[in-house]
Amino acid sequence: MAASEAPWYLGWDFSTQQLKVIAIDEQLRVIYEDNIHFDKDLPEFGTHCGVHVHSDKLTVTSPVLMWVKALDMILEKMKSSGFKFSHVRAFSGAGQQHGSVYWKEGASQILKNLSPDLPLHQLLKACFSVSDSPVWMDSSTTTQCLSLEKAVGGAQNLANITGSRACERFTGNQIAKIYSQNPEVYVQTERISLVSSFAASLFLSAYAPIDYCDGSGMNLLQIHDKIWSTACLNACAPGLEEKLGPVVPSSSVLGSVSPYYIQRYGFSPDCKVVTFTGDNPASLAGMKLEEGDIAISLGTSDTLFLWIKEPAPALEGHIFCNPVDSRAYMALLCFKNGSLIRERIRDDCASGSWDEFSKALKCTVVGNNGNLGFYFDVIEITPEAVGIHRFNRDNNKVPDFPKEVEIRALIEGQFMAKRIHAEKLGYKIMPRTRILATGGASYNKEILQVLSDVFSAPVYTIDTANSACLGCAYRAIHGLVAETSVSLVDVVKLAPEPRLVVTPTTGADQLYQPLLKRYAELEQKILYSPVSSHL
Ligand SMILES: O=C(CO)[C@@H](O)[C@H](O)CF
Repeated sequence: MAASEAPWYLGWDFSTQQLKVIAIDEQLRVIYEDNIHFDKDLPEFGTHCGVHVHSDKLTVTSPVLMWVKALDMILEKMKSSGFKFSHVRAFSGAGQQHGSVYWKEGASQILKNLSPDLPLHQLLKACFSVSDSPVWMDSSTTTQCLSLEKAVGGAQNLANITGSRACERFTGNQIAKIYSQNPEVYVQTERISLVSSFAASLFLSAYAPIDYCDGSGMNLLQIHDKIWSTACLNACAPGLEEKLGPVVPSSSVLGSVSPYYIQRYGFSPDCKVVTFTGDNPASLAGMKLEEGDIAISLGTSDTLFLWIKEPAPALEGHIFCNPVDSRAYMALLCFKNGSLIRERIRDDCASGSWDEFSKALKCTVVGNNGNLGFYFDVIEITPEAVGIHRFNRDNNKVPDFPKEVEIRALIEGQFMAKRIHAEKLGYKIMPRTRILATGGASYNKEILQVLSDVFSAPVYTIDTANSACLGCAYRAIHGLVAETSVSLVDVVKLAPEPRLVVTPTTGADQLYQPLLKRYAELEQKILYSPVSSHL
C-alpha cells in the first residue's frame, strides 16, 4: 500500500442533522473525528434539524447540494488540520435510511471528469434532477403505499417480499410519488441513489451500487433472494431497475477513491471504498451486535435492533438484510411512546424525580402482582393503539393504580411489548443473548433491571454517540478481508466492549412467562382498527 505509515480507516455518516467522520488506527483507537452541522455550518440552505418540512406538514426534504457542500467543508477542515489522507487505507460510510438522490441525465460524465481545482458543490450543481431530496421523515406517500400493497396482493405479501409493509418514508413509494407528480423529472433522471450510495458515488466519482441492507429499506428488494422485486418496481415506476442499478453485499469493495480526492486532498491511490449502508445498520456494526443480541435505544422513541437468522416479516417493524453477515438479517422495531411517557409518569407519580421513580421500582415486586398497563399518550405504531389502559390481576380494567404500581406497570409494559413484538418478528432469546442498552433511560439502573428481568438476559450499556461512524470504519476494515469469510466481530476484537450493568433477578423468567401471555392477549383488546397507517 502507498500509505506511508500504519494504516488508518475512516467512517462517514451522512445523517439527518450533520455529516460526521471518524478515523481509527489499526488498534481501533479513534484518532480523529469531525462534523459539519447542516443548520449551523450551512445556513444558506435554511434547514431546521437538517430538513425542510413543507407546508403540507407531510412532505419533508433536504437539499442534496447541502450534503455535497458539507463534504467539501469537512474535507477542507481535515486538510487544514493537517490530517494525513495518505494514511487512509479504506473507508466506508452510512446515510440516513430511505432518503433518495436523483442524478440528472449526463451527471455520470460530469462525475467522471471532476477538476481537482474546484469544490464538489460547484462541479455538481447541475447534476440533480430533484434538488430537494425526500428523506425518512416524509409521510406524504400514503396513496402510493396503498397502491403498492394492492399491486402485490396486500400488506403482508409486501412484508414477506421486502421485509416491511408499505411505509411512507420507504424509497419505492417516494419514487412512485415523483413519477406520478413529475413524470418529466423522472424521465430526466438517469440514476436514483439512496443517501448511502449517493455518498459512495461522490468518493468513486461514479455511480455506486445500493447495498443489500439499505436497499431493504425501499419496499423494492426481495430480502431473501437479494434481487429487485419486479412486481414492486413495476408498481412504482417504469424502467426503474435501470435507474437503480445493481445491489451488492454490504461488505463489497467498490473500488479505489477517485483521482479527484488523490489530487485535491492527498488520498492514496490504493485507498479502497467499501460499500456504504444505512445509519441504523451501521450502528449495529458499531455496537458489534452478534446473533441473538438486542440493541435497545431508549430515547424519545424506543428503537430495537435485533440480529435475526430466520425472520418472520410482520405488519409492524422492519426486516433488513444484515449489514455484516449477508446470510442473516436485522430487524428494527420502533415504539413511539418512549421517553416522553416515562417523563410524564415520573412527573405525575414521582414528583418529577428519577430517584423517586427508581425507588418506586425498587419497592414494587417483579411482576407487579399481576397489574398490567398500556401507556400510549401518542398513537403507538407498535402496535397500532392509543390511550392509557390498566388491568388488575383478574384482567379487569381499573381506572388507576397506586403511584408506585403505576410506575412499574409502565416500565414492565414497555419492555414486555418489546419482547412480544421482537419474538413475533422471529427473534429468539438464546443462552448467549445480550441486551445492549443506549439512550437516556439506559443511565437508570432500576429501569435496566426491569429490562433484564423481562428479557431474562443480561443488560450492557455501550456508548453509541458515534456508533454509525465507528461501525463504518469497522466495516471498512472488514471489507478488505470479507472474501476470506472473516466475521466483522473477529476483525474488531480490539474495539471497546460493552459494560455489564445488570443481570436477571432469580425467578423472574418464571414470573414473566404467564404475564407476557396475558399482556399479548390484552394488547389485542386495545388495538384500534388500523386506518392506513404505514409509518
Ligand atoms: O427511518 C429510519 C429507520 O427506518 C430512521 O432511523 C432513519 O434511518 C434515520 F436517519
